[in-house]
Amino acid sequence: MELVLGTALVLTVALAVLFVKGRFEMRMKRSNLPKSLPAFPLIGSLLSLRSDLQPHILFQRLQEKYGNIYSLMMGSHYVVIVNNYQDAKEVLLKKSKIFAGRQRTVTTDILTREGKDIAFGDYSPAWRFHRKMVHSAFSMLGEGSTSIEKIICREARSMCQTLSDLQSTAIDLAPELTRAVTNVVCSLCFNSSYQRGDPEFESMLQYSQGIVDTVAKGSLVDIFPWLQMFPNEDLRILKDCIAVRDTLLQKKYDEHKADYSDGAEKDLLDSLLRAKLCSENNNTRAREVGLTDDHLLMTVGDIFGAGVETTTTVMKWAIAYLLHHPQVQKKIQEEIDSTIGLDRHPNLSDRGSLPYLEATIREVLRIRPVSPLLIPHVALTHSSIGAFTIPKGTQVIINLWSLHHDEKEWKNPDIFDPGRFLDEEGTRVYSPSASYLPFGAGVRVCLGQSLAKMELFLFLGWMLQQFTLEVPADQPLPNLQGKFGVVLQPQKFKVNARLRDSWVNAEMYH
Ligand code: HEM
Repeated sequence: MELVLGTALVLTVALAVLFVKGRFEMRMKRSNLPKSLPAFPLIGSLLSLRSDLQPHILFQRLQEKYGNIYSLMMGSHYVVIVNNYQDAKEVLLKKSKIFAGRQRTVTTDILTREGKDIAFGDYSPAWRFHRKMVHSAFSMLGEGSTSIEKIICREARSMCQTLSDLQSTAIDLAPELTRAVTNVVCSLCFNSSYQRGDPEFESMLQYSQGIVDTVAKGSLVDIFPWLQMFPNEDLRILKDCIAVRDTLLQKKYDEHKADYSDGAEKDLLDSLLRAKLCSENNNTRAREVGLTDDHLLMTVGDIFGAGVETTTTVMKWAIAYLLHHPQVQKKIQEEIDSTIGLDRHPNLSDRGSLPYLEATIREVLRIRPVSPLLIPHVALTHSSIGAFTIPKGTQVIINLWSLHHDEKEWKNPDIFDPGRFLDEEGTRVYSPSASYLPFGAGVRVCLGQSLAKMELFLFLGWMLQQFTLEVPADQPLPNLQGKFGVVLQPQKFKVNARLRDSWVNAEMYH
């Protein structure tokens, strides 16, 4: 009797398992999920992702086997990779709000006091209010107007002066570019800037590098959060760097709070303080959504984090490509000479009349997108991309690298050719393909897009008007491979910035 009962129980359980499995498989089939890389319990698809290739290139290659859109498991997270612009636009534009979430990770939580910033903060009414507030603060400071232009030109002048002092020496331009871009952000946020070698500035450079090296780079601790129980050198460095950053931010914040007077906003921090105080007094959204001092501090942290490394890196890529393509550099110089001459420096109103320089900047942003996987998005509800079902909570990675190197969209995508962004006469800049999103798109589009474009135009314009950039005699051409991290960085390289003869003569004449 016992044997019969036991057998019946086993049979019932087996049938139940089969039934549930069948229903699950049927649902999966009906729900039409994207094809998946092999995945195992606990480790997910880690084995299939072991490769010497960098993630953006590996994800591009995997299309051959799995199609434009496919899925994988990152630990216990379900991740979908999108490699074509049609699907990318559905995610970023058509279903912008559905895919506006962000994944919390161990490192970004440390960086942002648990998502109290904009870039890593999850989509919510508080986040929307917060982003809008920063956007208006940027506009109030006069994005596109003379104040920001003046700041950038002041830094361009200082950078050119340094290059002139170091003429004919083989130099790594990176620290000088970082100083120029950091000073623009410092002026915008705090109304202050730094001289070369200032100790506060040096410590800022140091902690920024520590953060870039350790945060959001797909570390194991972000995939398997329980690993933080064990000693972890990267987490220790990150926490130390953040402690230094926070002391500095807090000091600036306290100074601003003490000096704050209504109607006299000198910088972004003043504008944010005003917006916060104003909405608190009016008993409106700030109170409802609980916007705290931490939110303001983390916003400023974000602007440094997102605004310095990105723009500096694009400048480095631009210079690396100009060294490889001296004919492009010469063409930009000829355009500047014939349009602006030697009596004045480029300004923002020249943007429409220097199409070749504009096209070169676009091509640099295409061929080496600094953020090749954007920042991963998260589906806030059940949804779909194309014909595929996307469950709520899916992480969606847009592989910008694939979009920018898609052979169906770009002729010889691996060749650097600014001309592809110009019309036949070479006088008008245009986008030959929709497969181009260097700043993302939709509700999560880069908040500093216009600032970054102004900086790239003015810094490169000023530099190439006065200098010719050359590879030093004993140095190799820059490596164009790139190193994947928070941003896609070029390897270090050296350059000679030689004052142009026409500029030397003009200086003497003046
Ligand atoms: C050439 C330089 C830059 C490039 C190529 C760039 C590109 C990007 C990209 C691709 C994203 C991610 C969009 C997404 O997740 O879908 C992003 C986000 C962001 N960027 Fe930039 N960026 C640049 C400069 C800047 C600057 C100068 C600032 C600030 C002053 C800035 C602030 C931000 C912020 C706050 C976000 C997060 C937006 C959000 O999640 O809502 N960026 N950027």
